[in-house]
Amino acid sequence: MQTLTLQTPDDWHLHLRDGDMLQETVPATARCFRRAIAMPNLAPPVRNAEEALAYRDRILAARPEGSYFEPLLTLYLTDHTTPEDIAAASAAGIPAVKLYPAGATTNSAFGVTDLRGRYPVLEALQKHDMLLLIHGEVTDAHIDIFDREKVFIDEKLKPVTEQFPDLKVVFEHITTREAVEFVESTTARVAATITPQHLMLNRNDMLVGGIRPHNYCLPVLKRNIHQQALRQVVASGSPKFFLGTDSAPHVKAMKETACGCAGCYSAWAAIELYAQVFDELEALDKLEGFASHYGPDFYGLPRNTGTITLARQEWTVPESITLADGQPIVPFIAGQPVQWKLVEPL
Ligand SMILES: NC(=O)N[C@@H](CC(=O)O)C(=O)O
Ligand SMILES: [Zn+2]
Ligand SMILES: [Zn+2]
Repeated sequence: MQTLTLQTPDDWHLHLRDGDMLQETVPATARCFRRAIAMPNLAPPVRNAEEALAYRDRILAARPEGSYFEPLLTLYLTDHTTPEDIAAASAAGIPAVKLYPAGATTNSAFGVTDLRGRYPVLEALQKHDMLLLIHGEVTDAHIDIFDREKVFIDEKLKPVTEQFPDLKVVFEHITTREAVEFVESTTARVAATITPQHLMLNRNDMLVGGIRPHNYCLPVLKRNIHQQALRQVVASGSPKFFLGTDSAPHVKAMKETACGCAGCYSAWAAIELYAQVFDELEALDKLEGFASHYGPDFYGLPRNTGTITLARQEWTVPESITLADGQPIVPFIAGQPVQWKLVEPL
């Protein structure tokens, strides 16, 4: 197969950031994704419907000429979120709320410290048919960082899914075999997103031959057996697993430093890298379901009309991208070849 035409895809997990950065991130995603779940971990976070709608307007203002890109907003669940906030968000058409355990990742200081204390809010989500999106890692100091996702499943996720059987939950950016097994074995109300970096890399790619800060993201890359479990499940075509890039830009100075930020900026190459992975797996026929069907089906939204086309054509990811203020960002897979190219964008 030399070209691949896909029904227009969506990105179900994306960091667009805010302010001038939107001029960079919105066009990068709008070139091939019609919709994207815009993560709310701004500083300060998006905490209510009013803030979400204002953020939506700022994103829309950064769309390239003629783009129909549609951001889907989320609220950041805090210890102070109320059922009334959820009712207002539902009325405003906001599809989902994001749970960050406090301290788990970038800008998660406002996150939840006591999940059980939030159960009335989860009750409200279930009632309004909104989704709960989860960064699934425990944050206890004594739990090894490579075990934080696995422990989260047993200690936090299982109890939530048992207590709220009708609540739709997306276990975001999964990284482990245990997460794959949990999602496969539980109810149809639980699905997961998978990033390009967790399909392409394992922890050796971050730590062997020198530390590679641009491959550092959270949840952190795991050992090879976990990478293989993720690859197998996307190749299987299971509708419980769909595309969420977790493209998460940080300027170069924040990545190449003594205490670097977590996140890979993949937006300019994401759909191409997924195509490369599915090609390696001899599962290109499964890419459209993963990228364009299973996400909207799970969210209860219509699938997109229109198409994009990729061709088997090698190109090289730039070493650096310069923001309007002159600051560089080193993109994911910088300077490396990619085997598929977007030839007919949106
Ligand atoms: N994935 C990351 O490593 N970073 C994300 C936050 C997140 O998705 O956890 C970010 O906002 O930078
Ligand atoms: Zn996260
Ligand atoms: Zn993320």
